[in-house]
Amino acid sequence: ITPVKLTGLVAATFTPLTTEGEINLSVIGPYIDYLKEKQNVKSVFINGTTGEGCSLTVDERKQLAAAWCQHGKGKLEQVIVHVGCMSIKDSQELARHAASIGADGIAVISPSYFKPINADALRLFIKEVSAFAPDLPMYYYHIPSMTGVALDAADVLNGIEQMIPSFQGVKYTGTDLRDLGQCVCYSQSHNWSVMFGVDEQLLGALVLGVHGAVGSTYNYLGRIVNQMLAAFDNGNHMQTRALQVHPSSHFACFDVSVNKQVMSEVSGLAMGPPRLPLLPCPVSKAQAIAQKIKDFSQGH
Ligand SMILES: CC(=O)N[C@@H]([C@@H](O)[C@H](O)[C@H](O)CO)[C@@H](O)CC(=O)C(=O)O
Repeated sequence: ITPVKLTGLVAATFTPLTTEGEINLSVIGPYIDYLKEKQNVKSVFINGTTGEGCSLTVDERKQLAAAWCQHGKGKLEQVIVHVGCMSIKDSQELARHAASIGADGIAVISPSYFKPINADALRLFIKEVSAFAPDLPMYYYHIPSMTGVALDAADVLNGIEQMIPSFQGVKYTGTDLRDLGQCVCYSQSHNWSVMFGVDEQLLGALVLGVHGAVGSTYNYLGRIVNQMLAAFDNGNHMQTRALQVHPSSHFACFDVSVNKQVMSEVSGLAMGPPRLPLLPCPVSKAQAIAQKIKDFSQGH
């Protein structure tokens, strides 16, 4: 089966928790409706950085993935499940589980405690995870700011198609535009997707030819950024710049705990607190940011 190419805006979703800190699956149905109806965002990337995936247990991650796939059926275009863990065994188990629940793809970060010493080691790791879900599109999730693994993503991609037939691209959360450009170039000949993950710099990545974006701010700025993508496609550079620079410089660039509270304030959905070691963000701080987002959104 030829996989459907991942393009456009993908929300890197938050993981709703109760005030007691347990996963709150009851929010996922309304969350999907909110993304579709209010933000025009039709695909999700779950259990990633924004979703605090590495702070969740394997069992919690499975429950979340199952809920997203079940509620997303017929509503979402793609549910991509992040399966990266410190232990390859856990990642393999999550990959196999993602395949069993009908996910549309999986992604992995590099392990970050024991780090791969070179691109060969990382390719091997990705291959051995992919082997547990051989029919699912696999994406390499490049995020050196979090993993500390600063290998060029283009080196990781080089030759990977010979090892992993299901490989479909990279989610690039980095600011090295030279490396990003190499990834786009290499991906073209394989029809892979390069999805950008630094929301406040998306315009630079669009110019280099990325196929879409995965990010946290599309949870609440998706409608605006969709306008930006349309303006870019129409060659309207003035509008594209205004839609990138204004919202990004005012609202973006904050960490997951602030982001999560902002999402609760803007959407009205109860995302709950982050999990330790992240600390909850003061509500007044999130409300002030949410107000700016609402004011800007009303004018567009
Ligand atoms: C480091 C980080 O969390 N980056 C975010 C961005 O969306 C980021 O929140 C945004 O650019 C604001 O700085 C995403 O790349 C992460 C992401 O897609 C994920 O949750 O997996």
